[in-house]
Amino acid sequence: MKAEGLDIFLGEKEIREKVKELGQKITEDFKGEDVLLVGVLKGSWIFLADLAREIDTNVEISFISVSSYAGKKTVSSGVVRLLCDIDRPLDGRNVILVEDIVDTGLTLSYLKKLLYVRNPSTIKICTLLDKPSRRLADINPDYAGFEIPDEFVVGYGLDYDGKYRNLKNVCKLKVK
Ligand SMILES: O=P(O)(O)OC[C@H]1O[C@H](OP(=O)(O)OP(=O)(O)O)[C@H](O)[C@@H]1O
Ligand code: HPA
Ligand SMILES: [Mg+2]
Repeated sequence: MKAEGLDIFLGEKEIREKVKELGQKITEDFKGEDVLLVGVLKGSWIFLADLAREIDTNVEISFISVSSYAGKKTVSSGVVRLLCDIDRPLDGRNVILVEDIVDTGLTLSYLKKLLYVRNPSTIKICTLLDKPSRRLADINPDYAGFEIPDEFVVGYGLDYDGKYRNLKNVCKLKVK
């Protein structure tokens, strides 16, 4: 698919190199330990698929599905809805929540509260993109690929109104 009308913000090579770097950091931090990667659907699926293959320790993968930017929205509704829960117990596990983007932080704030009570050994956050200028919740990712300015971006898993997730690059979206 061609990204016509969209400005490329991060190219494929840049993304690939950063994902590799994040995978290496996680490998160093959890060497010899088991890790449960929990992808936050839908936005994280492409990043998670690439990241998992850059981690060289025992990895299990699960998903949780939440939504707060439904429809033609570039601002959070402020209400995070749980659409589908994780299919694994978390007690005693090293959990890494994998996100495409941390924007207001409301999604991760909701998820951390939801998952802490399940007694994981650790919960870390790994995000490809971090937009700290929009933060409303006190969330600091443990692993962050790129800090980005206050722009709505799409591609590599990120959508606007359900579209553009399949772009190979991350692009800035101009919304009229
Ligand atoms: O930090 P926040 O302001 O909460 O925004 C980040 C969240 O918003 C997007 O998900 P969305 O609700 O659009 O669902 P999706 O992943 O299915 O696109 C994105 O994938 C993150 O999960
Ligand atoms: O910039 C963004 N793009 C796509 N989805 C998002 N969800 C929060 N911020 C964004
Ligand atoms: Mg979205």
